[in-house]
Order: sequence, then C-alpha cells, then structure tokens
Amino acid sequence: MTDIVIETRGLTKYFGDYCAVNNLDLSIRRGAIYGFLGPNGCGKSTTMRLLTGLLTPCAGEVRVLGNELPQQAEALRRKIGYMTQKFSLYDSLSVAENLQFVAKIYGLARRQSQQRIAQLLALYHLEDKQQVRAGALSGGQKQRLALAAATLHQPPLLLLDEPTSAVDPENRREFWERLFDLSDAGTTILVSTHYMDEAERCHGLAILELGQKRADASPQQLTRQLKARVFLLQGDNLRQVGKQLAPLPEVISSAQIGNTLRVLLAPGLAEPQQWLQQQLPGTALQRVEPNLEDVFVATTGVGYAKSAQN
Ligand SMILES: Nc1ncnc2c1ncn2[C@@H]1O[C@H](COP(=O)(O)OP(=O)(O)OP(=O)(O)O)[C@@H](O)[C@H]1O
Repeated sequence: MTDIVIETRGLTKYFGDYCAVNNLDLSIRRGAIYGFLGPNGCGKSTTMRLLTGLLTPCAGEVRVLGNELPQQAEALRRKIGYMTQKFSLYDSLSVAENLQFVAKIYGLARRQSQQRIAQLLALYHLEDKQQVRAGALSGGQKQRLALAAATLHQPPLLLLDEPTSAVDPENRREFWERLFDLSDAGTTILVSTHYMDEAERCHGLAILELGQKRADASPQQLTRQLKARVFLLQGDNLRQVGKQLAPLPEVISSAQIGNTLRVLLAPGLAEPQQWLQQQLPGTALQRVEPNLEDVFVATTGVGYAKSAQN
C-alpha cells in the first residue's frame, strides 16, 4: 500500500467567480501531522471540505486513502474523522449521550460502543463530566469531547479545522500531546491553524494565501531555506525607525518586539547588514536566525510581493 495518504494535483474550487482554492498540489504521508497555515479566508476550510468529499472540486485530481474524489466520497466517509471549526456536537445532550449518538451513527455494536466510550472518557479526562451537558463544558473540555467524537471509530485520517482556537495554552499543549499519540499510532492528521506555535509542531506545513500554496516543507526546512535576512535592532526611537524602514522596497517587514525591532530584508541585497547600517547610522543591529513567523511574513502579503521583486 502506498505511503501517501492524501494526494492532490491542480485542486481548484470556485465559488461563483471567486477562486477559493487555486491549483493546489498536496502530498501527505501516512502518520504525518500536516498543517495548513494561513490568514483568514485563504482557503484552509474549503480545502479540508474538498478532501472529505463534502465539496466537489471544479478542477484537479484528489485521492484520499486510496479513494478517488468525488466519485468515491461515500467509501471515504467512514475512514475519516472531521472536527469542524465550530463545535458541532449537541449542547443539550450530555457528554456521554453525545458519544453514544456518534457511536450509533458509525454503527458500533452496543458492547463495543460502551468499551470505546469508556476508553475515550478516560483518555480525554472527561470521566467526571460524562453526565454534564456539552453546552456547559469549558472551551478545552469541548475540544477534547470533539476530538473524542472524531476518533471514536478509530479513523486512519483526522481533519481538524482550527481545533484549538478557543483553548488556553495549557489545554492546547495537552491537546497536541494527544495528537502526537495518535500520529505515533499511525493516524494521519491534517490541521489548520492561525498560530505559529501550533504550526511549528507539525511535521509538514503548507502556507496558504488566496487559495494558493506559498510554501510547503517541514517548519525546520522552511526556516533554513528562507532567503530573506533577519536583523534585530536596538536603540532609541524604534517606532520612528520602523516607520522609516517599512516603505523601502528592500524591507519586507519591520515589527517591534519588546525593546527590539525585528527587520526582514529582501533576498536581493549583496551586503544586507552593511545596507541596513547605512540606513540607520548609530543603531545597534545584529543578524539573527529566522523563525517560522519570519517565513510566514516573507511568503504572504506584501512580503510575498517584495520577496518576488527583489
Ligand atoms: N460556500 C461558500 N460560498 C461562497 N464563498 C465561500 C464559501 N465558502 C468559503 N467561501 C469563500 O472562500 C474563501 C476561503 O474560505 P475558507 O473558509 O476556506 O477560508 P479559511 O482559510 O478557512 O478562513 P478562516 O481562517 O477564516 O476560517 C473566503 O473568501 C470565503 O468567503
């Protein structure tokens, strides 16, 4: 059996005249946690819906777990777990009732369903909440319940659309530990996010903008391959310095972080440090290693245009 679980070529989706997903090629291997990182409206959710078979592409080829979509969407449905952006379980049902309901949908036998639900309640620390209405749970508990429901039938592929957007850092960390357990057991996980710290945890990552893929590699490769140069500046009047630098075509971005200004320079400059020092005589500056946020800034928006120009 092939090790590639999700494969798309030229995947494209229009809503009317608007191209929400534009000629997307993906290749995601079994057991990977693969992230979609991108701004609001870049096409993350639409791509996920296309990969579940819920939406039909306008063009391109899609193969998920060996199923050609949209023709074999029905066969795929039982093999995936899908956690939508909005909590989609029943607020008025208890935690246990929600899981029993999902087990019925998947056609689990009563005994098997009881065992699996007990296992999930323990795994996701919901044992003492099983009689509580889902609507009364905290944000973190709701997400754990949603993950329990999405994994109830032990699917080999999980699609999680911004799963931790309403969750505090501790719960998010715990949630990701469970995702790594699932990945370790062979589950492939596709996760969309706005958060750099979540994106950094992924094995592989696509940065999306305007429905297009701007970059695709592991977070480590993306930072290593970045051609833009990053500098940290210290000194007085950093607000003023930032405003002076921002409009220059050689400057991809300047952003204040505490008492420093983080400046990204476009790749075309032969002597970037010298060039920057000439713009700002007397300002202390130091070259630093790029992080994932630098990659994001350089591959989207103004950064994308300036990187391409220079
Ligand atoms: N059913 C639809 N009809 C028309 N336009 C749509 C539909 N679904 C999505 N869109 C548009 O397609 C674009 C991509 O939307 P999508 O929800 O995939 O983005 P996203 O990256 O998931 O955004 P967010 O981070 O805000 O969830 C947006 O401009 C959106 O308005």
